[in-house]
Amino acid sequence: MSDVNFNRDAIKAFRFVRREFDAETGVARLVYAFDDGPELVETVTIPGAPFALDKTRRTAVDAALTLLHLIAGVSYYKAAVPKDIQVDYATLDRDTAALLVEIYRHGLGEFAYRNGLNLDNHIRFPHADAAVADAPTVGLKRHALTAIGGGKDSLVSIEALRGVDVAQTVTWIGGSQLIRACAERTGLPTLNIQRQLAPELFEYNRQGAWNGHIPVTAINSAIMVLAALLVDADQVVFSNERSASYGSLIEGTGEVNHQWSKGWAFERDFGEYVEQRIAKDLHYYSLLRPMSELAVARQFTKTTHYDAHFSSCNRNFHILGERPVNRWCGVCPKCHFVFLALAPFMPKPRLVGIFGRNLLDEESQVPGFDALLEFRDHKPFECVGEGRESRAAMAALAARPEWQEDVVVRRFTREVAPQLETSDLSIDALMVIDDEHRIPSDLWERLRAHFAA
Ligand SMILES: CC(=O)N[C@H]1[C@@H](OP(=O)(O)OP(=O)(O)OC[C@H]2O[C@@H](n3ccc(=O)[nH]c3=O)[C@H](O)[C@@H]2O)O[C@H](CO)[C@@H](O)[C@@H]1O[C@H](C)C(=O)N[C@@H](C)C(=O)N[C@@H](CCC(=O)O)C(=O)O
Ligand SMILES: Nc1ncnc2c1ncn2[C@@H]1O[C@H](COP(=O)(O)OP(=O)(O)OP(=O)(O)O)[C@@H](O)[C@H]1O
Repeated sequence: MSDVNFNRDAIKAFRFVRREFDAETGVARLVYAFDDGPELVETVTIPGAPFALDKTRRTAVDAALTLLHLIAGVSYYKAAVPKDIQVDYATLDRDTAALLVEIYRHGLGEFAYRNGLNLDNHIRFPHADAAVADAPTVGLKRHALTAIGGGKDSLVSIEALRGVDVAQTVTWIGGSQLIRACAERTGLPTLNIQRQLAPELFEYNRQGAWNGHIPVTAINSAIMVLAALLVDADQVVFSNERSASYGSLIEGTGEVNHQWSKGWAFERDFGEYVEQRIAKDLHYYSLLRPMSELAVARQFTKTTHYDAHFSSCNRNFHILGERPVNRWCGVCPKCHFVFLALAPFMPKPRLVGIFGRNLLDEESQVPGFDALLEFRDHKPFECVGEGRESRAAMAALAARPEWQEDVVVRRFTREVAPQLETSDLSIDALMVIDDEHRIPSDLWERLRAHFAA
């Protein structure tokens, strides 16, 4: 690897070289290159091989593999962001190219902002006008592959699906032991998909590649779609809440959404593409889309079953490097937000027990909570709820005797609350269930009753 040379400014083109899937082993190989440089090979391994694929299913698998190849390329493309993009093995149609431009442009929004890059009109996938075939109906079994991320959100979905008797397999990508422990705790069938990034990428990073956030949920979604076709499931279920559609408002720049591929625009466009172009009977949706983060947090508190197992702190999930010692680092925006979002709905000793400390009674945490409140700062680039959710949660705590003396809450009452509209601080308004989602209608009727119980 030491003989790899990477000069991002000298690169002219990013190439999608080829993609292969071996049904005997379940290994997908996604191959990329910059110019005529070394091949960058990412592998994704779906357990359960060998897979017997009839002609119709093979067609759908090929389409899903191509979509995965095109989306997962974003990890490598970002290293140099060249203007020229080439797909060596296919001519894309207009709709596919448009979906990819959307995913790359918005999914790299935070990356571009932080690196001072202007990607407007920069990303273009080559395409031609051509007739496109409709997706086949594969005849998939009624079964959900439910993505699990180790945090509260997917556990809420898993319990909701269990509550309405939907058969499911709890599925995750990567080698996280924390996610495995949560998945096993559900007592449901599990599926662990392995993903190895091309090792050259880490060397490119050391040599000065552009680096930054990528739309990882888009990649995970495309992996899950491929897996669903192979293991025979007609639903891919994510747990992205309504709040994920709202980004950070940056003065002079506008909205930048760290969680863009968790948002509604991605879910809608990706889900429609899957049904129109991959398999008519494969349904991709987020079960929590109608709900705010606070509504999901309230739902999570209804069971204590996962208290000693789950964590939403992203420091657990690095491929390389550090992990927090106690599941919760206690100082990152996700720890701050999850603590604050659960606090109005959970007895204080239970919450402090989960985190091992009271984050709202530590003076040094004030700036972190200020950013969540959008007070003298913008919402952090993390998977956290809207500013109005944090403000409403904090206002609720300010009215509770057990919380109101804690240093961060006291400071909110003294300095932040007087500058806010009281009408903006209602938790009830944020509990309203929305109609914008892709949940199958018969299932949604039953879920609504489950959530209301
Ligand atoms: C765990 C984490 O937050 N990682 C982000 C971090 O990466 P870092 O360099 O500190 O370490 P590693 O995660 O070990 O990654 C090493 C390098 O590998 C590249 N890379 C990794 C995964 C991938 O899918 N593609 C890649 O290209 C990258 O060059 C890494 O440097 O900082 C990175 C740069 O800002 C982030 O890209 C890493 O984020 C991961 C992709 C990740 O999985 N993050 C999720 C925890 C996450 O942020 N989820 C979002 C979902 C938002 C969405 O739209 O999908 C969320 O929870 O809000
Ligand atoms: N490694 C993974 N494999 C598969 N799906 C994942 C993985 N990590 C996250 N997800 C899914 O991506 C979506 C967004 O992840 P996110 O981290 O917001 O959810 P979470 O871990 O369930 O809850 P929390 O918001 O409390 O962290 C969820 O549907 C989650 O299940």
